[in-house]
Amino acid sequence: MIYTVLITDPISEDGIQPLQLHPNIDVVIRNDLTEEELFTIIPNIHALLVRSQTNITRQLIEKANNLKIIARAGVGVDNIDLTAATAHGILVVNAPHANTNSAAEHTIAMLFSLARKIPQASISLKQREWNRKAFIGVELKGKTLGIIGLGRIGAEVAFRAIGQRMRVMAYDPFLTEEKGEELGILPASLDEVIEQSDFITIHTPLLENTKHLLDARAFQKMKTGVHIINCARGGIIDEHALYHAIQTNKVAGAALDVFQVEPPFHSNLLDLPEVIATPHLGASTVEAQENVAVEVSHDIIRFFTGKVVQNPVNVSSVPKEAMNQVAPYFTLSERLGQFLIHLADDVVEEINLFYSGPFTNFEVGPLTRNTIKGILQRHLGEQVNHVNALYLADQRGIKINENKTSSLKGFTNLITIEMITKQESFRISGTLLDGLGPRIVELNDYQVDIFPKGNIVLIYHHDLPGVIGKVGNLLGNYQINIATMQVDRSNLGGEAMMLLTVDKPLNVECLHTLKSLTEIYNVKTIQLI
Ligand SMILES: NC(=O)C1=CN([C@@H]2O[C@H](COP(=O)(O)OP(=O)(O)OC[C@H]3O[C@@H](n4cnc5c(N)ncnc54)[C@H](O)[C@@H]3O)[C@@H](O)[C@H]2O)C=CC1
Ligand SMILES: O=C(O)C(=O)COP(=O)(O)O
Repeated sequence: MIYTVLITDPISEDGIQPLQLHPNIDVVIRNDLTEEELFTIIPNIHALLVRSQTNITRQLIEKANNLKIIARAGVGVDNIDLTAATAHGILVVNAPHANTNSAAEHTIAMLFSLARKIPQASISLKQREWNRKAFIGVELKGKTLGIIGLGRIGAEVAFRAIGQRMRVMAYDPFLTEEKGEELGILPASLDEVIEQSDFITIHTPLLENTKHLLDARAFQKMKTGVHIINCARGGIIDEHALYHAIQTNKVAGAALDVFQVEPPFHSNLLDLPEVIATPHLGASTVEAQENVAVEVSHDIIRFFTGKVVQNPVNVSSVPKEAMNQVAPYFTLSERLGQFLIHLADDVVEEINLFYSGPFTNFEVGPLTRNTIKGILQRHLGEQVNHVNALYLADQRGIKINENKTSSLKGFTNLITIEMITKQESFRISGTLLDGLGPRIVELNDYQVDIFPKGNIVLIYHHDLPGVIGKVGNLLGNYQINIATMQVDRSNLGGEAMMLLTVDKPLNVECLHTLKSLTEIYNVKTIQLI
């Protein structure tokens, strides 16, 4: 059988040599295709090799009758509809490590360019101007660099910035004190990074909870004269808010490699002299392009020759027999993890899993991996899967303990997850009810009964008359319908908890108003898809 690999983005010719040389692979390079042409050609393609420019939509996947594997020659898979690919049984692989160095170097290049206004000065001189006064810069030495997202690229940037004698602080939900110490940086909260930095650089993926992470409120809290760098993804910064912050001199300059819409020809940010910009060049070096192309080429070959791929994004590698036993508990275990991570305000250090009931007789490893996947995915995105969940947790210093117990508390099966963060601990228990599906039955010391899906609001409040009415009225004012409500309390007049399921998510203003009610001391919103 000959497999056709279609390459639709510019790629290193040297890097795809392994594919070109393979006797069963036919490589078609077409980075000039219109969307229409791509739709025409896709039914005959077995593998698609892309970078960030090709949008792999559900509609395209639905047409791709023979497509078995999509290879992303890079990190971010936000241009691929992963749900549709998974639903159609198409494997997605990427090259998560191969362009880290290039992206980090580009960030450092942006840092220097911003500090010394090199692009602006170069343009000016080429226009035959000799304007030395206009381009007075600032030194990096002694300044604070705030890194948001200390993963592969963030850590490399930190390492280099320390070499420039900068003070480096970072916020990452999985950054421990020990890791900070090891890297020579200061672990901090998001607000501390935002408020104390002279330069802020972003290195998170674009996820539901990182969209507009830097918005008008965040810019308001920053030091006047701060510099912003984004070499991660457009959309993490609210571009309108950034424009306004530059216009009002809050932000002295911004270096942008990525944009909400690419190419950003209609963005007014490009009109500002304080903004320097590159056309998504973070990974565009000879070395990175060769590395990513080699890495995904080998995974495509591994896949077509029946070997295990190295960088799966959406695959489940649970053995069939174990799968049959644990499959009914899959949704429950993942949702418990997803729920818990929404409660954590600081770094997760330990996760303890307790299995009771039928689990004594079978391998619960796949369920543990599923829970950890649910926990990590909130901040690491779709890169987390069953294969790498424990590895990624271990890399972040999270201890995981699996236990089998006999404490069923009246249920026929019970999974309890305990998550210990630096300052708090949380416990959640769930069960699978025969014919009714998964239920959360305990949250910390409160008894509940909730189907773990949709929009959930968790309110910690004082046990006082009128609180329920106030909450109901407030949500009603924002046209938010309450589907279910449960209330439990530790003791009469003491601490109490209200758990609501609502028909749509609370907007920022509604959440803010809810939190400001005097009887309420904490609110968490949880979205389980
Ligand atoms: N401009 C370019 O050409 C390139 C851009 N990238 C982008 O850079 C980004 C980072 O890539 P990697 O470092 O390889 O990923 P990574 O997965 O190693 O690191 C991302 C880090 O962000 C953290 N994070 C998630 N949500 C957060 C939040 N709300 N606040 C703070 N931290 C949060 C995660 O815990 C993780 O440690 C990705 O979006 C990737 O697509 C990557 C390569 C090239
Ligand atoms: O790897 C990534 O996430 C990147 O953003 C690089 O994108 P590119 O492959 O250069 O289109």
